[in-house]
Amino acid sequence: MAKTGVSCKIGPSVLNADLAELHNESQRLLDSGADYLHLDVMDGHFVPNITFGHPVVKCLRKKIADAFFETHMMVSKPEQWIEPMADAGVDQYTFHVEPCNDVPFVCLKVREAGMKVGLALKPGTGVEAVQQYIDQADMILIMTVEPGFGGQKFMKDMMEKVQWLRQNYPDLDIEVDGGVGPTTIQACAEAGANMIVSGTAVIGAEDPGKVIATMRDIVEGQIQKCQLER
Ligand SMILES: O=C(CO)[C@H](O)[C@H](O)COP(=O)(O)O
Repeated sequence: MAKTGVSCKIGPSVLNADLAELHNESQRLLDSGADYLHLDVMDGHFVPNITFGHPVVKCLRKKIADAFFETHMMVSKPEQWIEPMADAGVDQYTFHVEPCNDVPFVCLKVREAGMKVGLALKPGTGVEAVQQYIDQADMILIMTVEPGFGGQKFMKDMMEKVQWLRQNYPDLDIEVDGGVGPTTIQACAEAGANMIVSGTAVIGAEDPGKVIATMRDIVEGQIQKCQLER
């Protein structure tokens, strides 16, 4: 990993949780040491799956007042859901650049609505697609599976993108999402990811706290190593 000033944050994805128990499952993850919740919003168009939208997020916010909510917007029209998500109490609006006709405009609107901006890339999209917008974003999400479903195999070749971003943007928040867990976290940490989304590996664990702590140790260790070299 190149020198960096960022910190490690672990954000479990509730995608494969029992969604009928969304509040309890989310609270369990936060009590297990999660730094934020990664909420996967799918519209059945941009990806071949449907999860939940702003009404559900709003209900969850009423139950959980103080946690940081990131919505990962796997939707065809990211501009359509900015206001409803802000109203639902979302802290960070992460949207895909692929279906977006005017990325700077959407970034501006997200910020005006009071949320942080995340820009997401599918596995087939190169970093050049976001390079010109990085100064308008708080975070870049590198997908390490094809978006749409949890429980898929981690794509290690995506680490080239993470590495390139970290080398060129030492203080940028870089998130990885898809197939991330104790067996793949080392590769993410070495490449320079500091925001870690993990679904199945955390949700399915007997002790989610232990999985979160293991991943945190590895990422923090790598960040410290790089800061010492700085
Ligand atoms: O965005 C996603 C899928 O589109 C999920 O956040 C991601 O796949 C997390 O689940 P897992 O860790 O099980 O892969």
